[in-house]
Amino acid sequence: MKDVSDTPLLDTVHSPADLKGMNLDQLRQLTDELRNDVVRHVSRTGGHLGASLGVMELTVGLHHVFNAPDDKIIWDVGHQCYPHKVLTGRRDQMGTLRQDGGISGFTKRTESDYDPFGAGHSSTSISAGLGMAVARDLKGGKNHVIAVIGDGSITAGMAYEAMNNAGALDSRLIVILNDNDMSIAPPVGAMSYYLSELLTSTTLKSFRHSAKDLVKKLPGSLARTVKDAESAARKMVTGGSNIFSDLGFYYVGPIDGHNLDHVVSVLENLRDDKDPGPVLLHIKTKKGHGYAPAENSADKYHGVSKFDVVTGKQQKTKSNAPSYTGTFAKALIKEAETDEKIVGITAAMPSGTGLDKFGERFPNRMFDVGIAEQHAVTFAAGLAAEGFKPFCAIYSTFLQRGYDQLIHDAVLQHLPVRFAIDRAGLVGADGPTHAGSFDIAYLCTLPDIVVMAPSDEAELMHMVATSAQIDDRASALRYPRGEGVGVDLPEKGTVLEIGKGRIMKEGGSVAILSYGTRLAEALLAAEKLEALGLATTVADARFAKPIDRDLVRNLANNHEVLITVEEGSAGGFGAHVVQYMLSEGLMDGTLKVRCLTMEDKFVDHGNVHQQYEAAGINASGMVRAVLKALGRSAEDAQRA
Ligand SMILES: Cc1ncc(C[n+]2csc(CCOP(=O)(O)OP(=O)(O)O)c2C)c(N)n1
Ligand SMILES: CC(=O)[C@@H](O)[C@H](O)COP(=O)(O)O
Ligand SMILES: [Mg+2]
Repeated sequence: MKDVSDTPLLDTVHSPADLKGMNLDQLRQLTDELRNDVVRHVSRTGGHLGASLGVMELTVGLHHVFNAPDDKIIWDVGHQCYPHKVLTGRRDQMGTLRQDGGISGFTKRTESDYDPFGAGHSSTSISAGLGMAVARDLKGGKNHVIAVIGDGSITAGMAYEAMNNAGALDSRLIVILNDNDMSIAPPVGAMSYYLSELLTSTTLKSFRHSAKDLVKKLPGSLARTVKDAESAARKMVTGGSNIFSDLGFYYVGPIDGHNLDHVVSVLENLRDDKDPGPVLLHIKTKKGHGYAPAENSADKYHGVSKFDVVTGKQQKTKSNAPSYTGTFAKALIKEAETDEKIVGITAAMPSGTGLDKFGERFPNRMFDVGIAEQHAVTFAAGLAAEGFKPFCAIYSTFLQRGYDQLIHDAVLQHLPVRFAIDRAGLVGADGPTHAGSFDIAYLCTLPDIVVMAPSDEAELMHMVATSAQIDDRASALRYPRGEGVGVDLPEKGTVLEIGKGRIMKEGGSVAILSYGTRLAEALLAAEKLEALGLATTVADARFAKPIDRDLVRNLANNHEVLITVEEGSAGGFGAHVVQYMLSEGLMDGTLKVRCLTMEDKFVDHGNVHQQYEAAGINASGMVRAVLKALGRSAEDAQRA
């Protein structure tokens, strides 16, 4: 980090209006202070640091030149918005970043007028920006709309759908491509090569004039019509046409995104240029810029836990239990050693899904398709159609993007794509955009799919082995973020009987039927209930589809209370159990049934254990539910 002058300019900034009168020297000082400030804050909270460090100059430039919140600045993904938050009145709250009751790690409409569009998932900014630009035109407004999108995020199909639309409209939209040659991992795919080529084939430019101004300097013969002039200008600033200009964008760049003078002067030109139609400014930046530990790390400090500012050393999590992600990778590698048809697919999350490990072992059988979940699913379906065994490892929340592909291309055609759904359940600090809340519900409604969830890491290994053997239809297994329970792991998973759960302990009065990793909490709840005189059966459902009908019938017929519990939204496992029981008349008698699921709301960022506590899907929540169902006293419930 750089030393900055003794008088902190940042202390004088309460809103972007305070940047307006600053000269370039002051803006440079402010940028250095901002960088230090963000590093200090994130060192205490953890969060997405690398991307924010890379857009310090851009953020200062944007807020100096444009007039937010009237001008709309949309940050794609939103993980690079920390300096934007500091400059837009949220500096005092940075200590609460991503924590319970604090500010979000992403942009959020309800948090600030300066966040015109919320994000968390990638590649939405151009579409949202175009919508806002068209809305402005329909309303006769004059404000600017600026979408900032990264080189990773621009690999997604949605970005091209938006550019295809924008390029055919006259709406003025400024897209800034923040090209740092990084996604979370190094970027992949032809677009990444293309952007590198574009950078190496042209020199970085310092535009004092817009392309239009440059045209004015051209000989009359070159600037025959406005269209000719524009296209000539484009060629001058890019050294030829490129994919963006061919799509109808006025391409400007590439410029050095860390040279504040250049950033400011180009942004001023874009602000003052009144031509209709979309513009794309290509800036070259470095992820992690200006903080050595970030610059020198492999992931450029994409996401960090709390760390020491001087050394950059990050705090470790305390548990020694393997993570579910790590166990999944281990299990898949084990299966793939004896089954050459197994291939792994990730949509730009190799380390997050553990497929980086699989790729190290089987480089030719691992495919990182970029931020392209829809394509990942249909690509997997194609592989399955040709007899391969694709494991499509995608976070629950990102698989939402590929839902139609999952139904139409995989499940409907009985193509045996294996969905390994990571980050299933609540995720803590990333909040509602990243919580894996809905996959049980959205999968169990589909015919002819096997849906399962392990209760611990060993079960996860068995389910990977089971999935590998399901050749006649699609299957899915889900597991949460973080460490497992620490059970002994087998060398290799054992194939499970499809649709069969297991009784973990027999009781008599209360039954808890758990789906997924809440099982440990269910066993804890059983101990507490037994201390209150209620003999409790605990069962591990293993499968949400097909459900174990014999098991459900047994639990329903032999207990007074039946509780289902899952780490997912309403409409999932419990709903299917109840529907089955209703259809069989198992609820016609005195049995009391309760389904414990996540609450019917988007759960804000915070501590994951508190999130589970608030949702009542931990041991004490289960005990409370049982006592309430039995009409036991408030004191009993309290004691639980
Ligand atoms: C739909 C979706 N898939 C995956 C992710 C996970 N993700 C978050 S940031 C990121 C990389 C983004 O790269 P880029 O846009 O270049 O931004 P940078 O971090 O380099 O600034 C990925 C894959 C996501 N947020 N949304
Ligand atoms: C911004 C983004 O989408 C990812 O960086 C995500 O936050 C990763 O989550 P995990 O930390 O659970 O891998
Ligand atoms: Mg990038």
